[in-house]
Amino acid sequence: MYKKKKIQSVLVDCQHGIGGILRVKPLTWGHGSNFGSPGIWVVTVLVNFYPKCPQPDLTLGLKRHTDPGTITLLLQDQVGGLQATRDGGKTWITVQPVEGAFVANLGDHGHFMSNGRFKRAEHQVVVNSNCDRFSIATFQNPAPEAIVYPLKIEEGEKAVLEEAITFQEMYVRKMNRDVNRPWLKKPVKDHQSYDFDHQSKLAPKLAENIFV
Ligand SMILES: O=C(O)CCC(=O)C(=O)O
Ligand SMILES: [Fe+2]
Repeated sequence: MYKKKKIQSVLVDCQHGIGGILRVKPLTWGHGSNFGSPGIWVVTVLVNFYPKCPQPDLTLGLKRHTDPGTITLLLQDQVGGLQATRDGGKTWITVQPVEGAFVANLGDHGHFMSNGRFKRAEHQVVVNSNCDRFSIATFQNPAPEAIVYPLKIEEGEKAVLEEAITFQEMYVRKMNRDVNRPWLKKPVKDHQSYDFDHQSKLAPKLAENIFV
């Protein structure tokens, strides 16, 4: 069960924690940083609700994607359904829910900024026939006008980006590319693997039992 006040305070803690890791302060960055000039670090919170589905092998809760920002911190309930791939979608690993733990997910900006050293995680969400599912994602993004380019390129290394672009431009290019991805045209059951039997053993949950 998630308490609204607790979630708010956890989100603020996350924002400061991530700021510490990235060595930036939300809303107070100096000029010239990779997070925007004048710096604004945009944290977006998204509550995802996946209603139970009578035929879960025919659809996805969320299609395969990477998150555009720097880091996503995700709180999922105990139902499960998040999957990640390391081999371009051939196999999918289920990210088992751990009570009270966040999933930390690197996004496109994190990947570009580190010149590919930090791997962005491709992920998707499957649904199940027995339980509704909730997740809360907090996306840590640079400001729209922030310049996206590797912070450092070692000698002999190739930059993962051909040119420096704004985060806004990076986002638009990504969205345009993603709508033409070939896997979107394949039947859903060809690119998911999940233990649907396990799901049928979970007791259904009502929304009001999750948020109080
Ligand atoms: O619901 C989840 O587990 C993942 C949500 C997600 O990937 C997103 O909101 O970008
Ligand atoms: Fe995502």
